[in-house]
Amino acid sequence: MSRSPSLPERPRLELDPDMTPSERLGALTDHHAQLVKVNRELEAQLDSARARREDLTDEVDQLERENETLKTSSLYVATAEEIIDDGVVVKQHGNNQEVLTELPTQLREGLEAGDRVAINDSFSIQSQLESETDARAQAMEVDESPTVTYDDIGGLEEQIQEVREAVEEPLINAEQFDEIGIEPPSGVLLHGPPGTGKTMLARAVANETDATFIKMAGSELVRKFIGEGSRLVRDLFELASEREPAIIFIDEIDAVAAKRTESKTSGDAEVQRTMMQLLSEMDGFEDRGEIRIIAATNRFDMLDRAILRPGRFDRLIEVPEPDAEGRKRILEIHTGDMSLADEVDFERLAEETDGFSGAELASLATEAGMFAIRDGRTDVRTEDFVDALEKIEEGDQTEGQPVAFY
Ligand SMILES: Nc1ncnc2c1ncn2[C@@H]1O[C@H](COP(=O)(O)OP(=O)(O)OP(=O)(O)O)[C@@H](O)[C@H]1O
Repeated sequence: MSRSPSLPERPRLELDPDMTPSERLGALTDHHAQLVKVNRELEAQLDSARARREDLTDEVDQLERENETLKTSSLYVATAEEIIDDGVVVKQHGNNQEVLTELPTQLREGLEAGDRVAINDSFSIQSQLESETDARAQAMEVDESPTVTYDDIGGLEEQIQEVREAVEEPLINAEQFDEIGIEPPSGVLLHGPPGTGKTMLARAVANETDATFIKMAGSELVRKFIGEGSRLVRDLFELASEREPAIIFIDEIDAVAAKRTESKTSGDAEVQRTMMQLLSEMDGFEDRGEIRIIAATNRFDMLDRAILRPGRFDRLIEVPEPDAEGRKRILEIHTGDMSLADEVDFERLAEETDGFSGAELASLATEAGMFAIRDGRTDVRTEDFVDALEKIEEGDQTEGQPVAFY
């Protein structure tokens, strides 16, 4: 970098009191001439500083443009194969080309062989990518030993019975199916309104069969893991076979298996690929051992019928909103650990909660407990349930409909 030129020395005016007037005039004229000279020098320096500033501004603009181009240009995905001192051998995905490139200082600590990186045209590493196992871990919930039991589920006796036949029996009694010579259902589809216990049913069957529960949400596959859907579906089945006995639970399957629409956007194509992968995993599924598949949806009407063909989700179980008897049972379950005043009448509460789902009844019980706490009591009374009911109905924007209770 060039150094800035030093400033000219400031001229000094030296006047002696013994000077004659003409000597004084001479000294002042000299001083004036020096000042004019210094002023000229300073102006010249200012001009060159201005010119330099213009050059630098142009340079900054140019660098900013280059930076922008670098940021917006596409990068390639590669895997760091081997790390050697300050270098790393990367293998580009797609063409498998291997190159030795420099390991950027900021990645010296964190990068390990096997990690994915983004590289530019000249193979220089631009960033480290989230590892595939992270995406897999994020997309799937794995519960080695779920604790929900059939007794924790209220009002779904028939559905429990059906799930036991379709999922539990083939897992614990496979020989029976062989002996009789029939194929157990391939996949079970639970359909019904939100919060009615579909996930609970799947967890409970995993618990009762000592199976690992592996959950994947269809909606996340298409929203959060765009472009990775079909790979994650493959991983899901692979993981299940590593962990068998296992229950695969695909929640909100409608997100990946909705009827084909007219639009042909790239998003649709991606969803389509994910569904095709799911279908091909299910079609090639027969001899996979102790793995059962359960899916759930709140939008049965939207499903592509292709997933309901024999060999795929061929056992449909409807999980409806609970009736009064079911609501009573669900309330009893969710208040099981609460200290209730004797007056609390579940029969009555069940009548007043027509249209409530299991999830809403669970939050009604919690809310009632909160009202008792707010009131400084240790027992939960009818009035707490009335307050909780009002609060929940207000939340539902059904205000104005008086809560007819006691
Ligand atoms: N039948 C039920 N018996 C007891 N509790 C229930 C029942 N249904 C729902 N619940 C309560 O509601 C919560 C949510 O239920 P769950 O996740 O099983 O519903 P879901 O049908 O899978 O809902 P979604 O379709 O929204 O995923 C449960 O954790 C439980 O507390």
